[in-house]
Amino acid sequence: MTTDNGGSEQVVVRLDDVHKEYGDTKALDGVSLEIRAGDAVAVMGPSGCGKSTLLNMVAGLDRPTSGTVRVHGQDLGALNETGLALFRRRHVGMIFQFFNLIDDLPALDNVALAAQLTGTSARHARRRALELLEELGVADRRNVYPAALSGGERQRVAVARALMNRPALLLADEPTGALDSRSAEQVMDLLIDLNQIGQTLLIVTHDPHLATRCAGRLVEFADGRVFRESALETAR
Ligand SMILES: Nc1ncnc2c1ncn2[C@@H]1O[C@H](COP(=O)(O)OP(=O)(O)OP(=O)(O)O)[C@@H](O)[C@H]1O
Repeated sequence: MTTDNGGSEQVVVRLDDVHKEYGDTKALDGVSLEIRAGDAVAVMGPSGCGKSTLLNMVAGLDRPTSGTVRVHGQDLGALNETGLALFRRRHVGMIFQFFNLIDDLPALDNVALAAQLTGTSARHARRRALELLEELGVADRRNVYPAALSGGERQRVAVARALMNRPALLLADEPTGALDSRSAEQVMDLLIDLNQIGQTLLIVTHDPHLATRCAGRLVEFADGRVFRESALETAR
């Protein structure tokens, strides 16, 4: 597997004084944060403190009320909706608690589609998808539809899809939240392996075990703000 993170000092994510308001609710209230290439950062905090809002800003799925979000050197505020969608497809991979695979497509096509949407030919996309499924240990499930995959297999397919375009950043929103403990440990092993070969990770979770296993840095949120940052003694 290869990653596309450039030099180790490269800043992959930079938020400057980001605010996000939904009516009277301050979901983000002045967040500044920097993530460098190769970092593995866990974001934790109580329900409603702004974690998903942060992830949506970094993914370019939503825009701040004020402040700037730069990802992989690009000011996301300078992009229109089409530009944002293209940027996201090329440079950001995402995995979710409930996988978000397309039910009507077998595993291989779910993965290949991510590259086809950026203009890669179907033949090349399918070849890379198969390589990734092999590396993630689920190539034998390539023709199976998501409904017939186990939770752990679904998340592996989702990771393969997220990695298709060699993203500068892999975002994970409760990636083990819907898995049994054995599958959860396997997905954590996978995230650790990816980070060890240079993949930058931003993980939102309620699970301290996931944070301490997979991340080198913990960012704790409260009321839309970063209230503490600390280095983690990873239990790898
Ligand atoms: N689209 C929206 N419209 C209105 N309010 C929203 C919207 N999205 C989030 N909020 C509010 O913003 C605040 C932060 O929500 P957010 O989902 O980011 O929290 P969270 O930390 O991810 O919570 P959880 O851990 O429960 O997922 C909450 O008060 C939430 O109700």
